Amino acid sequence: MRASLLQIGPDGDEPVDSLRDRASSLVQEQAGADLVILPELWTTGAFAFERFAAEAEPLRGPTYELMAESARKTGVWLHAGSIPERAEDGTLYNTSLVFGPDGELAASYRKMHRFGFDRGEAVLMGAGTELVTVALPGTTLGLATCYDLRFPELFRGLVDAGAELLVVPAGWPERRRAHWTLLAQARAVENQAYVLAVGSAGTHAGVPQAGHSIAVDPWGAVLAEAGHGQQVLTVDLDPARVAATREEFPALKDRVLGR
Ligand SMILES: O=C(O)CCC(=O)C(=O)O
Repeated sequence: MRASLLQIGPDGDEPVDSLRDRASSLVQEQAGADLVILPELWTTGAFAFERFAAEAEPLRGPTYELMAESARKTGVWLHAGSIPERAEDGTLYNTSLVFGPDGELAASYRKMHRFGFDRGEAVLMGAGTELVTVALPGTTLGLATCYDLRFPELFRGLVDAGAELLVVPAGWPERRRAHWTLLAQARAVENQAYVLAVGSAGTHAGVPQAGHSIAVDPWGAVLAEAGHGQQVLTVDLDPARVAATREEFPALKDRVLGR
């Protein structure tokens, strides 16, 4: 299974339409991949708080339409990262969209853990409440977003729901890059699952982004890691390695709590 991690980000005050076109072109360059993944809030930047309300869209808005078409034209599973979603009651959510190769929406996930403590996303957006997994041929994705990476119980819940490939679009800051890499590996090791964590490029609202998208195998080995700028990271995964790792080293069966 081939995955392409598209590490992009807004370039200065780049208009959203230009970003959408850039993302769509990059997706369409990935023909031949099975799964393509974009970062968190790539239409605004994860720290451009004032843009969340201005650029918020309904679930089936312009980003949805273009990404659905991009998935269909390219014939890939597309995790289109997340958008600032405006729900019917006006609440904003940080919502990930996953499309099948037919361009149909396979799943959406509203980020559960909002970042910022008493500011930013934590006060501007609502919290998701649903664990979301997506069945692909040969594997099951578990969806999480950025700050969620710090909450191992979410990932264990996804694994209990059948996830074997944990996908984490993010807008993680450079300042805490060491945590990003460490936590991506930790989530892979403890859950004996693949982790594909896709960071953003550039500087958003004055916050330099870590980039450093990373692919980790179920044993915790780093398969590939990006640098800082816009980059496509392509990795080949063997979904059968998840079951093999869990069988060879059956630590998940030794759980005492939470079963
Ligand atoms: O947890 C962190 O250090 C970064 C989280 C973050 O930037 C986010 O969730 O948007």
